[in-house]
Amino acid sequence: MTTTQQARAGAGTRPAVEIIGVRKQFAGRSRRAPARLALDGFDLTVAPGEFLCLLGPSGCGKSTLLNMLAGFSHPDGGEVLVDERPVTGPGPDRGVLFQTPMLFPWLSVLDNVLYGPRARHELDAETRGRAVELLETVGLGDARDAYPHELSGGMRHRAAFARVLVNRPRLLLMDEPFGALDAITRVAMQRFLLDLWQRDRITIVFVTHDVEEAALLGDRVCVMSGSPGRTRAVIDIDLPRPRGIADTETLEFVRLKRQIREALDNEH
Ligand SMILES: Nc1ncnc2c1ncn2[C@@H]1O[C@H](COP(=O)(O)OP(=O)(O)OP(=O)(O)O)[C@@H](O)[C@H]1O
Repeated sequence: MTTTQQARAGAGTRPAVEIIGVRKQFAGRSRRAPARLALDGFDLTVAPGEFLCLLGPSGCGKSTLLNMLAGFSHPDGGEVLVDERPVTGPGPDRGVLFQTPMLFPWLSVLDNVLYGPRARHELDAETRGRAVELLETVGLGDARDAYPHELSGGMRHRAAFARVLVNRPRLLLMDEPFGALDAITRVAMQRFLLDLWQRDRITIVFVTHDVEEAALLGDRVCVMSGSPGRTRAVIDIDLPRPRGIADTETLEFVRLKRQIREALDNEH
């Protein structure tokens, strides 16, 4: 059974994410500037443990969607549900990773990872042990006392991962997390993320501009149409797991990339 089939089999029970008829409008900057309808009638369901990639033209509302799932903003119409509950605000059950890793420059790597539990008054020996273990997992065991400015770009990303994972999130929301990385670090981070997902099966919603990245990582790719954003096509990536960079050279992979590109091109 492929992962997509497994995700669908699980989908009958309880979706991890349900976005139902969502509408989001932003007010214009001035009286004369028109309001902007970012999303209208947007629907999407994500199964528990599924890796869903969101792809679409610039400005189609990908970040707006992620922000609503994170609880940073709210829909003007429709519903955004995580684990069958409406999202009312941010919470440690949802980990958010951006293009720029969010780390406090004045805290060591370990203290950055412990920041969330400490702020919630949940810092105990078990959490500290988990943080140390996570830093080992992300390959930063020797860098736990370093400060963010002493880390490379990839290391900072991995520290930000550990910082999010220490909260044991049920949902990872990733907004073009590797977009600013050089090609080699990007491939290393993709491999790292695939290993992590393969191990923990956290539900992931991953925004990217990159067709190849979407096809390599996702169980499904949701191609969005622009202005206002809607679902244009949802493409199943029925490639076997675990996947690696070598898979990007197969005929099936090339066929899937073409299918995604065609869905994007239909957009223009
Ligand atoms: N805070 C805001 N105030 C006003 N308009 C906004 C705001 N946030 C987003 N928008 C508008 O909503 C639309 C969707 O923006 P969003 O950032 O979600 O798109 P995106 O698909 O993530 O774009 P990109 O791929 O370029 O990052 C755009 O037209 C944008 O200008």
